Amino acid sequence: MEEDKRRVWDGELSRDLCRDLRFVHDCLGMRGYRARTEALHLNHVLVSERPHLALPILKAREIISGLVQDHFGLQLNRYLYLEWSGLMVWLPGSEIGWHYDSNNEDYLKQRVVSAVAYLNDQGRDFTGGSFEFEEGETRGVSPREGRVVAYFSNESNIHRVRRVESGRRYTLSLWFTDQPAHDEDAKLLKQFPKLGTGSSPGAHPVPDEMYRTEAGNDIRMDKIRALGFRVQQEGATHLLQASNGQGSTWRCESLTHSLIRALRIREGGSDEDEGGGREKTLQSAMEESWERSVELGQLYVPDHLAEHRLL
Ligand SMILES: O=C(O)CCC(=O)C(=O)O
Ligand SMILES: [Fe+2]
Repeated sequence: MEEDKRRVWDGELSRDLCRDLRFVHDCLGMRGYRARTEALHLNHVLVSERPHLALPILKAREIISGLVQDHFGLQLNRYLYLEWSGLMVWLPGSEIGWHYDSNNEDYLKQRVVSAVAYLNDQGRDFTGGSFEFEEGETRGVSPREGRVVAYFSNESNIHRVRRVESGRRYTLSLWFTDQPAHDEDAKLLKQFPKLGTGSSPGAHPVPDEMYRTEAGNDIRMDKIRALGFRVQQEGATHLLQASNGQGSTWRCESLTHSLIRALRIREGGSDEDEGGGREKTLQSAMEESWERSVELGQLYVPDHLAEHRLL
């Protein structure tokens, strides 16, 4: 039955969670591995200056993994491990032709189920960018905030993404595998055993090269400008100011920090005290979550995450 091999859910990811996920991408997103895309692998959030920005990704992963176990894991009578988790933004001109996900390259053979969560709305936030299966009743899926599509990654689900015409199309892509050797959780825990204790953040800096756009600019600088700000470097300090030079100047410790501040000012209409209460709560939630995760051998998400909203 078609329903067995692919499935669409609505309303499983809340609007708030989708908004936080878009914010995480805007803060830390890098140039993508496909033309005219941006990408942010979970791994890169964990090594960033703000590892707690991983919290909404961990939450969304947990929700989607539950749906995938119930629908696909039960059919196969197997546990499905997360194999790869990442945020993606599809810019105008991006598209992907007919393909199936376990067949691009040899290194993708272990993928059993694919899941894509849409984080904003086609028609309102971007145009183009429909998802289509090659055959079947449920052929077209229009991206909509909170909608999740999941399907077997093999040749029974050949699909494509139509060209994005305008705007930014935000997704969270997850792949699942039945092979424990490809378990993403185990790999991340092994790679960052001490995350949150102060030793890991910044310990594996991402090279600037990964922020370079196809036009040769720094993606963070482009975003800061688009938000109506400019940055001047003074020694190790970055000074953030409105582009017209009027109003406050914010002292920031890095380009990424400047971007996060600019985003917060634009989102909330005012500056968020980054060293203040909320930031600390989020950091300790992340540390606690990581400590539990190391004990469990599996990424653990705090229950009361609603109190840990980023925005
Ligand atoms: O973003 C989508 O709708 C699907 C993306 C896709 O097919 C892929 O990444 O393999
Ligand atoms: Fe695909």
